[in-house]
Amino acid sequence: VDRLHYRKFFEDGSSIMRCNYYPPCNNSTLTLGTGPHCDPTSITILHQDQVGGLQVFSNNKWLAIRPRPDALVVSIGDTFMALSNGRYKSCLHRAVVNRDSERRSLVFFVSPKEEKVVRPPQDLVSREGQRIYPDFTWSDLLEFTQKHYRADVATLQSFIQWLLSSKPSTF
Ligand SMILES: O=C(O)CCC(=O)C(=O)O
Ligand SMILES: [Fe+2]
Repeated sequence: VDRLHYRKFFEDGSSIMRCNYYPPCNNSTLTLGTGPHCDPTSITILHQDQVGGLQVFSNNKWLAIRPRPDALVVSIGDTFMALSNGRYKSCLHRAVVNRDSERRSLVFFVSPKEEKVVRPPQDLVSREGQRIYPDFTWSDLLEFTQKHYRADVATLQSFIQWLLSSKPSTF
């Protein structure tokens, strides 16, 4: 794919910043700070404080991402999975709570401009021969996850079904 392709796609983007706050919780084995989900956005750049709690699902188990003050965690979200025709996989993750300490994380979600159509580059599709996801706009997916569906393991598949039932002409 042309080096400039994704840079151009995101250059007028409308990204989102979120600060998560997790109070200490003495039932930390019974509850989660953030349940398992893939971010619906494109690329996630996350910084967690020294308490730690971020986990990613890999090789069938949850792995703790050890906090490092000098490091950011970069992961792929659903929109980038669609933009790469499924080549880059959206990262399943969650955050556990801590019994004794409060915890904060600061997350920057790279996202395109709302009305941008999410579709993989033509040369990638020509090589692979087949599209995996229909066209959608980032604003449709954002609306879906803010008004109709709480992001989880299956957001993108559920969104596509919702999209095709509400706007059948897209595919
Ligand atoms: O707090 C964390 O480490 C994870 C937060 C998260 O997954 C999110 O805000 O989407
Ligand atoms: Fe997340």
